Amino acid sequence: MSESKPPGQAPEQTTDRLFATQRRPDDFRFDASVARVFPDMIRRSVPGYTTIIPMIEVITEQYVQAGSNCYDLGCSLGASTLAMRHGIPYQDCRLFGVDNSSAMIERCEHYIALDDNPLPVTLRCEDLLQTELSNASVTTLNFTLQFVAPEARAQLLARIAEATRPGGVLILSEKIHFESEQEQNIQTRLHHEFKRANGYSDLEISQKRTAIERVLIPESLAAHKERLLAAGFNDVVVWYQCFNFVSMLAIKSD
Ligand SMILES: C[S@@+](CC[C@H](N)C(=O)[O-])C[C@H]1O[C@@H](n2cnc3c(N)ncnc32)[C@H](O)[C@@H]1O
Ligand SMILES: O=C(O)C(=O)C[C@]1(C(=O)O)C=C[C@@H](O)C=C1
Repeated sequence: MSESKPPGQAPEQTTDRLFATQRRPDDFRFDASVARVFPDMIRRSVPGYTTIIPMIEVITEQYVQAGSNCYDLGCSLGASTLAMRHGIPYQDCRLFGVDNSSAMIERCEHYIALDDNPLPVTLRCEDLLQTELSNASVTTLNFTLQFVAPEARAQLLARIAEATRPGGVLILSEKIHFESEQEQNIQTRLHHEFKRANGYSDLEISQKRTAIERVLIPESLAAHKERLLAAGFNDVVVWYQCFNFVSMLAIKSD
């Protein structure tokens, strides 16, 4: 997206070079500098992201119910929110995007306004652990749960399951960890090769790895499935995997 700038001012730099030069090993945060380059960063960092986004539209269309609420928790710039919006055929549905990064929400408003679908979107700049959830048919956590403190995850998922109507779903995409050390090493190497193929240098890959180490906590597929079932969902289906990135569909029975 190009924003209009006063004459003579350089256009905004939207390519992710945040980790290209040596920097202090601070924890990764979704601040203004990340929000500025985020579409480029996530596309070049998450294998399958460019497939998962349009599939969120397809899945939403399958499970959305008339008169229900749909939630995109950790909406960032609204890529997943817009996919959901395009999959909702009912004008009596309400769609909410929630993110606690004001830098993300400010830019998200702009992207939502540029999209011409008529369904209103309500953006909430708040902690998804506190956000009100009710009468839900489709909820999305697209690479967001991994940033929530592990000890808060079970209660959040139970709250989502409780708020979900019979027949409704949670779309959960996550970076995962493998129980076998050998598989963990293979999948990590392949993920890093994906980043290299997308133009990231070894320095960028290693500095980003250090920055996310304490804030992005991946869990195993088995741990995710077990917790989703314990939270109140009746079925969990893996509908996508590329290397160590997975997307699941947790379904509440009719
Ligand atoms: C990887 S991004 C999500 C990408 C987005 N769903 C998409 O499909 O493009 C994770 C987002 O979750 C948000 N986030 C992390 N923890 C949160 C919390 N406790 N409450 C609200 N938002 C949170 C971050 O600010 C960030 O924008
Ligand atoms: O695992 C990595 O190396 C990543 O860069 C992944 C990841 C993510 O999964 O959200 C981490 C932070 C940014 O949001 C973009 C991508």
